[in-house]
Amino acid sequence: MTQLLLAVAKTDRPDGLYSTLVVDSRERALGFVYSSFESVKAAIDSGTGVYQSRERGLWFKGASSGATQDLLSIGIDCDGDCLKFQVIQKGSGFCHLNTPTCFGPTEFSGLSALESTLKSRMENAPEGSYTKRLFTDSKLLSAKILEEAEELVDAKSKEEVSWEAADLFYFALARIVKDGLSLSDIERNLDLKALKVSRRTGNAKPKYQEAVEAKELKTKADTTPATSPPVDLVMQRYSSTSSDLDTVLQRPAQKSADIMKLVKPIVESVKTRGDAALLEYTKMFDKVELESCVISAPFPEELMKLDAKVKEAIDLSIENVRKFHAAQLQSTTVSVETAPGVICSRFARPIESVGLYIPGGTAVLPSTALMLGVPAQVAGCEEIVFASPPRKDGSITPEVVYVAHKVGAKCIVLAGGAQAVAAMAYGTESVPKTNKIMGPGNQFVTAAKMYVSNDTSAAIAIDMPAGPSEVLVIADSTCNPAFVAADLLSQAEHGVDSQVILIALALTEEELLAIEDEVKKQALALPRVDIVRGSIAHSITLTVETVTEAFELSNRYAPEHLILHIEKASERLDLVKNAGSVFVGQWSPESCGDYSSGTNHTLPTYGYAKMYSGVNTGTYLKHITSQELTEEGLKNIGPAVMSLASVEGLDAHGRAVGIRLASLN
Ligand SMILES: NC(=O)c1ccc[n+]([C@@H]2O[C@H](COP(=O)([O-])OP(=O)(O)OC[C@H]3O[C@@H](n4cnc5c(N)ncnc54)[C@H](O)[C@@H]3O)[C@@H](O)[C@H]2O)c1
Ligand SMILES: N[C@H](CO)Cc1c[nH]c[nH+]1
Ligand SMILES: [Zn+2]
Repeated sequence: MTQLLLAVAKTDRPDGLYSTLVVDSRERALGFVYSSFESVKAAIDSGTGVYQSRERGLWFKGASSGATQDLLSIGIDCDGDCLKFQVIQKGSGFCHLNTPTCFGPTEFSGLSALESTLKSRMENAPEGSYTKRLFTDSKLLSAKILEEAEELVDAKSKEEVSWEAADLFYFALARIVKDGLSLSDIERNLDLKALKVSRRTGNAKPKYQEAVEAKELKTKADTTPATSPPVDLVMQRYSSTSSDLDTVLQRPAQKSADIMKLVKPIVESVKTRGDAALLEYTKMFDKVELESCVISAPFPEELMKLDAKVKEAIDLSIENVRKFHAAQLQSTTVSVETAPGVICSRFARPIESVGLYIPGGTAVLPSTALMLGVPAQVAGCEEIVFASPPRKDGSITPEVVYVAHKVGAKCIVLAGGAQAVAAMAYGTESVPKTNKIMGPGNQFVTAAKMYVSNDTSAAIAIDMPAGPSEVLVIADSTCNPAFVAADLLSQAEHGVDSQVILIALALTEEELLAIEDEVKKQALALPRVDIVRGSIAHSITLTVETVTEAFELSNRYAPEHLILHIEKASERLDLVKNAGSVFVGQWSPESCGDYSSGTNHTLPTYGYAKMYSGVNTGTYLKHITSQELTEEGLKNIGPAVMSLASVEGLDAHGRAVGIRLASLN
């Protein structure tokens, strides 16, 4: 690792040492030192700050003073001539003069200074002092946070805003310190949030929205009432003639390069450290401490105790999915005599080992287990491996175990996210290495699938990028507004990054309002209304006048699901060029495809329906070609082969034919 790191580092110093900047977890400069190959290696091995002193040799920082450092990361600058150690500094500080930094005696200022004051008060504040009360009386602290937040909202001048914001920061930081957190934790959280969906408008909860509206009404009695419709749970309307349609039709953006940066170390760590890393990430992200990360078949009965009705529903769904996927199995060999005596064939063989990812973040999806497991069994894959995040008590949902049992899975990996994908791509001590990974997931899962499929050392294939759920509904005046709204909401409830689109085909204002009212009414009755709020905030309605326009827009967006609430819907199928799966007419809700009708629900999102199919039986097969030539066949095509080999200058190719033709003469 040290070699890899220093491969791009350079130094122009005669003693060969590397200039090194030391910063703390908040990127504040602590001091400047030197490093050598040995000191970097010692730092990595010990996980602490170790440098190279020009006078005293290898320098384990704090070994004598007690001001040790925990090493967070080692970086390198753009032109390779400076290393950067990021550390958590302990004790009196970095400098030998007992100050936090080597750049002067001043303490950190601003929020950092406040943080350290509050931390020391938390430990030493005298009994009865105000700060002590703040830390011990949680009602007082909560009331102060609410009070300061309101005062900030009410502030008018710049001075007032800065004064009130400072007060709010003070009490918020007191809460942070009281809960044993630090500013770095908050900043890490901010960084993670910055990676999430960028087009969220982030509507406030109704009670706060209403409070602000009431406040405005009170203070501005003469204000004219708002004329625009309420934004909450209303999809923004655009016309098909809108000039920025490309922007409007964009998915909630994912910063894929940044996500890749987060995913790469997770994957690499599972690749090199196997089960130990897998268990650590499960503890970190899923908050579950497991002893073993795999359950193997035969699965114990007590792990699949199900309600009889649910079992019946799963069995019915499995049978329908099986029927539809069995019909896709091409068992016959394609055989064609391309020229007399030249027979070319193609036959299918199952991929031997498949890894199936079943999401389990915001909702556990046993239906995905059956959508992925049944075609694997139909195709004849020898080894089926399931992976799904464990529940908080360390167990796996019984429905998923039951499906694993029904489809003959070999084992279930109790892990989610990028770490589960890595385990199935490279294999670990207890997870078998598979040949292809299928299944949907969040941005971390999708990025990890893309990452491992690009690593030739993994030798792994993936099905497709199947990310946040989406639906596009085309509705005309024959539609039932309640059905349309229900279909939109069925996908909006998946996650805040889901997107739903309504194409309103020649609807009157009244007809469109009827759908919007239904969306709002039905959404408010849903337990996942807060998630729906998030997705509706970046969902849209597009108004169009003609059927042609409607399908042009739909094909341009290439939705995962397309629902047709229009007259003579089945006759319009010819107009569909790009979509994962189509639901025709008012009696075909998308949720039937999610669970029980027989089609697969693992489908391409992000517009990948333009070039990918959803999961199907073919996803689990590869096709092998073969050929058999007779003497006559060789005589027929041999001269052409020799000519082309000579054009390419590949004489051995030509000779393999020539030598045979000569033997025939
Ligand atoms: N396209 C399809 O066919 C299809 C089908 C079903 C579901 N879906 C989509 O799949 C997605 C499922 O997402 P989910 O989050 O509910 O479950 P998930 O199982 O995909 O992700 C959960 C895992 O993400 C990891 N994770 C969470 N926060 C992390 C972080 N900060 N850093 C690194 N890893 C982290 C954790 O390991 C956790 O186990 C939804 O968006 C849903 O719409 C799509
Ligand atoms: N609609 C999802 C695919 O985008 C699949 C699913 C599972 N459970 C419910 N729905
Ligand atoms: Zn769904």
